[in-house]
Amino acid sequence: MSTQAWNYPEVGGDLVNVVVSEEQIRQRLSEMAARIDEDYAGQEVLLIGVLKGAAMVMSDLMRHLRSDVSMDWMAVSSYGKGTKSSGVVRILKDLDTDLTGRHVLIVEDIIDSGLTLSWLIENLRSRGPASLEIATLLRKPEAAKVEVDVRYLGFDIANEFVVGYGLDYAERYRQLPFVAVLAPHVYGG
Ligand SMILES: O=P(O)(O)OC[C@H]1O[C@H](OP(=O)(O)OP(=O)(O)O)[C@H](O)[C@@H]1O
Ligand code: HPA
Repeated sequence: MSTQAWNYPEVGGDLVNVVVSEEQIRQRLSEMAARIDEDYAGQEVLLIGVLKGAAMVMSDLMRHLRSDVSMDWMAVSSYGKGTKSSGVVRILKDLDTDLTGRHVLIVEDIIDSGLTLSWLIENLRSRGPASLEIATLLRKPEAAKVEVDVRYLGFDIANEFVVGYGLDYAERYRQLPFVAVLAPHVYGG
């Protein structure tokens, strides 16, 4: 286990290995932000964060942006307490913003099966945005059940259940500043 986990004695033993370090995240988000700034130059962009997992990505990505941005949040859930998507996406909190004519960028922590985002894209597209793109820190290509077109990607990772940097298992581990594989014994895998 990476030395970073030693700082988390309460949960470090539940982790197998770090897949993306704090430094790698910082570096990649700043590169993604530079591309977003370039692409949206002169336009106002509405960032839509998908709660709760995207909370850290959103706040750290935003810090790097120089564009004219505003922010809104949607809460959806398809995982509940497990490690597999139920495939049924529920809106727990809807947007406060009218999307008509807006340039919208969805900000996600992870695309796993792709079910959440493919559902969300369809839902948001029906609200009439001028454009709709996706930024995600992580993607698991081997887990895809539906293909999702990602404009800004942080890292492709292996098909293992990960936690940290916003990602949880049963609401735990979100606070870790890195992304790590969760030991299967934690979830009985
Ligand atoms: O590609 P998928 O297989 O659909 O998985 C991705 C989704 O799963 C997680 O959310 P979750 O439903 O666990 O809610 P949370 O963000 O509140 O943890 C994550 O934040 C994504 O929104
Ligand atoms: O690997 C994962 N970890 C935590 N939450 C998730 N939601 C989809 N995939 C994951």
